[in-house]
Amino acid sequence: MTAEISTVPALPPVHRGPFRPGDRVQLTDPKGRMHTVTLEPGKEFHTHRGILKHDTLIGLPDGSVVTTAGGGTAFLALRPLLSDYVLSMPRGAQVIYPKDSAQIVAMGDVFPGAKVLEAGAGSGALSCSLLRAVGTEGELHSFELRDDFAQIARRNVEAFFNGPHPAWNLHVGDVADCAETGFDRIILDMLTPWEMLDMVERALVPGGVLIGYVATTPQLSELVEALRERGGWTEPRAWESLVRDWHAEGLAVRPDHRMIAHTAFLVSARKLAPGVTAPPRRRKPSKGAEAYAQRRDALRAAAAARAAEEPEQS
Ligand SMILES: C[S@@+](CC[C@H](N)C(=O)[O-])C[C@H]1O[C@@H](n2cnc3c(N)ncnc32)[C@H](O)[C@@H]1O
Repeated sequence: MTAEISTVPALPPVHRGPFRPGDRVQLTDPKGRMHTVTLEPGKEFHTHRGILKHDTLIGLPDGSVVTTAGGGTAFLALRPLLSDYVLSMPRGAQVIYPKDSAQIVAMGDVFPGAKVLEAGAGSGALSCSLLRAVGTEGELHSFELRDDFAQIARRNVEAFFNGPHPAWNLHVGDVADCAETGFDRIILDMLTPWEMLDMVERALVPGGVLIGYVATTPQLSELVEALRERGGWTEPRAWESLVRDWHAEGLAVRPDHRMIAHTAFLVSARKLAPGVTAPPRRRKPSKGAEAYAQRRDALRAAAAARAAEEPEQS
């Protein structure tokens, strides 16, 4: 059983124009420290560098510089970008980083008006990117097993869009029970996406794209092999994205010393038309793949034999 908890129609999301009450504004001090405030008439932002009245910001264009009363310190005021927002918003589950959301939207070809399924919603980070991509004409169904995480996701998404998004349907429950069909794209960010393939095959349209987001190589391998074993899918693609910032100051132009080295791997495949089960393979399976399949089958058989021998737990 699943429960739908957010389908309220809403005003179109607004992320432009002069600052309005209810907007989130990122204030950056001269040392580069950031503070985020939600504008409320009559309210004040207090720092040891002085006081800033929210009314001073309301009506100003995005990208203004404001000075505190008393301290005389200048703050740069900007609306947070989605990539700033997801990294600073409250979290339940670990979020999908912006570099990976960008890959999912681009390589998953999530288009305006698309009908998309995602699980789990977690903290709602990917939901924000998917809603941006499908727009108000699209449909995003986000499933989350845990009610507490679903509530965090709802709060985060609604805070980002300044209210409920008309394309969003948040369901508390197991995505395996999803009864909706006709999805153009399905994105699974969960421990065992290969266990959802019966539902995915029912719910995805022919030609539709499945993307799995998995943190470890055994998960990557399990998903790729499960798709191959079932047939009815294009040859799965597996990849990761590494983003390295650069320090550029005068002649000191070099990669930054630090980067986020690993987040997760992406696996994608497209569903074939009904009855098409064996797509032409690009290449013969390698000896390594055969050895892997034999080892996996042996491990599964051993696990099944152990389970059969174990006494029933009361
Ligand atoms: C890593 S988090 C997802 C983070 C999310 N993509 C984001 O960007 O904020 C994985 C979530 O999947 C949920 N989950 C795991 N199995 C699920 C299932 N079968 N159905 C729905 N949600 C599931 C977990 O409760 C967890 O919150």
